[in-house]
Amino acid sequence: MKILNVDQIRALDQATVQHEPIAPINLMERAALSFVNWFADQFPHSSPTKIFCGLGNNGGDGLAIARLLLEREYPVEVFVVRHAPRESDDFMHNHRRLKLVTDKIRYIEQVQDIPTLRHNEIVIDAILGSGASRPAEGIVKTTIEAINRAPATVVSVDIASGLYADKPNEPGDIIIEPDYTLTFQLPKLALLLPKNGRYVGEWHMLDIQLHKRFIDQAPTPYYFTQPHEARLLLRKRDRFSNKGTFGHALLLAGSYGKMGAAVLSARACLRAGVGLLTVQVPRCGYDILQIAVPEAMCRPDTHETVLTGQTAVDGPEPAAYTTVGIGPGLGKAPETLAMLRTLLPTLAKPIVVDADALNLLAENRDLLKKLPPNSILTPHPKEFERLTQAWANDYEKLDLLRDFAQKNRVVVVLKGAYSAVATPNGEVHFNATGNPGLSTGGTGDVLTGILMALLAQGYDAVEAAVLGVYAHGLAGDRVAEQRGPIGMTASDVIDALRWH
Ligand SMILES: NC(=O)C1=CN([C@@H]2O[C@H](COP(=O)(O)OP(=O)(O)OC[C@H]3O[C@@H](n4cnc5c(N)ncnc54)[C@H](OP(=O)(O)O)[C@@H]3O)[C@@H](O)[C@H]2O)[C@@H](O)CC1
Ligand SMILES: Nc1ncnc2c1ncn2[C@@H]1O[C@H](COP(=O)(O)OP(=O)(O)O)[C@@H](O)[C@H]1O
Ligand SMILES: [K+]
Repeated sequence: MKILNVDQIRALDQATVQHEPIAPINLMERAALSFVNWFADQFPHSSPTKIFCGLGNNGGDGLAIARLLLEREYPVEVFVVRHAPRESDDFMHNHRRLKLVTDKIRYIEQVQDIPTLRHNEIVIDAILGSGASRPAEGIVKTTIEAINRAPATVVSVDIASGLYADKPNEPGDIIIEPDYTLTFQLPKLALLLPKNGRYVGEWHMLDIQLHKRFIDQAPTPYYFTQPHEARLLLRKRDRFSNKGTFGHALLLAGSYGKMGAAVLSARACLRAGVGLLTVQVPRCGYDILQIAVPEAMCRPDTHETVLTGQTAVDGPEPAAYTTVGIGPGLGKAPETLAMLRTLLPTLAKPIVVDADALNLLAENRDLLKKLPPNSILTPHPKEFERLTQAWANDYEKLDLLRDFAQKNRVVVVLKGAYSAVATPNGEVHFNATGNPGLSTGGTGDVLTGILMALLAQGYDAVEAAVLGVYAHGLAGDRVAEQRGPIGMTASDVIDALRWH
């Protein structure tokens, strides 16, 4: 699913009006109805509801929502925040319609006009929508502050008032902090960015049937992976396949005290369908690996505690494997850096690079040029900052991410909530699955194993990253469903992986 910017959303609105065709006021009615259907499922009829409307189309939505909720006998009061010299046409139209069914419309021009809000009340926030273009000031700011202070449940229409949909807010901006955001048709970029978490709450999309062909043709670098899109990438297995069909992966991982990372990656790689797996670990990890992951072959390094790449055991050169994964639990010993220096130029097929291997690349950026094209790098934000530089806001971070992936011809999975997969051609695919239960040591190692397995099975790097991140998050969601997000372990995530 595409993520469009505010100008494109406005044009999409116009295209829908022209091509469906539908009158703008009826499109607003459709938006309001879809909101009310969600609302009625969520909150009982007895819920006292105060709707705050601005003077633009977001306010117009609010007025239409008020009328539809009154029809369903919700106890609704309407407050119009007078923030601009004039109202939008569709606001005025809905204002006239609402006045026919209620005399409970009040106007907020000064502080005394703001009603008291109680904990059992619901606030519908329709003050500003995607048209917010400058910081809230005056009565808008005061009203938003009062709503944020109140113990009421707050539901924002389309987007929290004051939050810009596709550009950064300034640190001191006053923005609604909703419990829920119900956004129309497509996600807005702002909803997916970490710094905006408190200005979004739980969010859902409402399908209001905007013009599909316009969406299909609109250019954008940003996508939000939907479950059916991820599942489409999944390949079926041939009845006559054998273990050779699914590749032979080599995992270079572990150091003294961090063998668990190697074990987790190895187990996840097997659970993600690799044909064969060999793990090269420091000598101290040999027994651990063989006992913990009997399905994998193990090549002990000649070094006792860190990886050097040297081994006394016969076996193919790393370049002969279908793919290589390197990083989990690796440490940053000089011998390990030397191994990277020798190894990387010998590899031609995409590899997976994680954890300390990324930190070594960050400290030796000349090595970035030695990565095989289309390799997958999986930094968390701190690792990504080490690879690039600090950013002033999430939008600058996205620019750095796209730029890095394009310049280095790699796929970058920037991990976190809504992990972002950046591709060498400049696209960013945000992932929809996953939950805060995954914020625990070892879940990143699991992702590395999954991505290796998918590369080994012949998925191209972008497909592997999009599908792998999706399946990893979904496994986390399954665990959270069964036992709640708190106390989830990386091993639980491996056990919950499913590929159907
Ligand atoms: N596209 C769709 O899919 C559909 C969209 N729909 C709905 O339309 C909404 C977008 O409507 P919209 O364009 O009228 O913008 P909205 O946010 O209501 O207000 C703009 C007004 O506020 C003003 N203003 C701006 N910042 C301000 C500030 N800080 N403090 C005070 N004022 C400020 C601004 O002034 P200006 O910047 O022009 O000076 C202008 O007067 C969208 O979110 C959705 O709810 C649905 O109905 C149907 C389908
Ligand atoms: N709040 C969250 N929502 C969704 N996914 C998360 C969240 N926090 C962490 N994750 C996921 O968990 C994994 C953590 O990886 P990482 O930080 O490398 O951990 P580790 O190094 O301990 O293995 C990533 O895949 C990340 O996307
Ligand atoms: K709003």
